[in-house]
Amino acid sequence: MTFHPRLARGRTLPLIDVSGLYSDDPETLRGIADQLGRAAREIGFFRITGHGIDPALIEEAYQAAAAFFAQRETLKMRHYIGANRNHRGYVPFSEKGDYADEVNRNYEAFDLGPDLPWDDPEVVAGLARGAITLGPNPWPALPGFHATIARYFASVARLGLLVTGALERHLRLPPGTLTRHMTKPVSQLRLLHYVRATGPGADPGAQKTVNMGAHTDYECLTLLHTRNPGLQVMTAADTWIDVPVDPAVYVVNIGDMLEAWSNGILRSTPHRVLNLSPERFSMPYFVAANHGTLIRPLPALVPEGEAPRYEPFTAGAHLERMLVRDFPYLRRRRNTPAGPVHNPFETRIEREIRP
Ligand SMILES: NC(=[NH2+])NCCC[C@H](N)C(=O)O
Ligand SMILES: O=C(O)CCC(=O)C(=O)O
Ligand SMILES: [Fe+2]
Repeated sequence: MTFHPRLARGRTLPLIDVSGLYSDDPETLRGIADQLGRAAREIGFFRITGHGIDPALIEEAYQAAAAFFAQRETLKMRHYIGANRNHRGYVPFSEKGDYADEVNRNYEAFDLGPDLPWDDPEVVAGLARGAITLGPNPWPALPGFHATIARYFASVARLGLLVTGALERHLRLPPGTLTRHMTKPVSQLRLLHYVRATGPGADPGAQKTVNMGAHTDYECLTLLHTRNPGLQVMTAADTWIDVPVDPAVYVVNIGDMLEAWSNGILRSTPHRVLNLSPERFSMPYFVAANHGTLIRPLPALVPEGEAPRYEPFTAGAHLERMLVRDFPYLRRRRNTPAGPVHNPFETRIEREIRP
């Protein structure tokens, strides 16, 4: 939300080797934590190597995603996200959110979360509060899909906790200050498949049109793997820079929950996806807090004598409010009138892109 003039000079994203996160040497951990923390404060977007996720598993996950998306629409629609009670499953091309800048939007997705049974106590408690993001995943019957994606989910979730732990360390918070609120989080894995639209009105030659519109991520942080170009990050000067593609790295960005929790020290940075390749696959994993976790600026991070810079909110309420913007089926289900849903973390987007 604040303007950091020093960011305007940055043209590339930091690349940080995090292999030491798997060590328990305090010196090593401190070094990495401070590199991650600096990047998270200054730009809110960075890239990591040495992340410990098996490249063969990443490859298998892409193959499982590609096999799912290659099916006929009627088969995919058996897992339609809008047919499930807990916002999991297939997101068809037609399920378009409210983004005026998506001039050439064309993507489908498969959304998953922690696979908890309906009778899990946290799920039961969440449902009593009206949660729509808790419960089991609808697993397609494709051979290997469940096993591979569940394994990928577990690896990336572990990395998410390690990176969050490092940011705690950087912020000089006692260990567990954030991660103890991530035991049954409303985290999500999205398998994304973008296709550059062709045909009348689709402007097939215009490679720089926007496919996924500018937004911030709603959670604490995002661990994104992609193999195709198109992702762009908004700099502090409100210009866009390209995120380079390297299958050996994860792209990490801070989201709304962590911006508020850190009282604005870490920054939830706007980004978008252009139509640069005919087809594009990516897999963001959104690291969230538990559904009922109250996010409010941690007192230790609010300067003496100053008021906290954010209003408190629960993780589940913020996420679900934004999902209502992104998913027409939820608007229909909840009888939410059409019209823009305001995200207080997107003021720069509202000023620059959707004024
Ligand atoms: N869980 C998230 N952080 N999602 C980001 C939203 C991205 C995208 N605009 C959408 O409509 O799906
Ligand atoms: O596909 C990408 O590279 C980014 C996706 C993204 O920003 C999102 O799903 O929130
Ligand atoms: Fe995003």
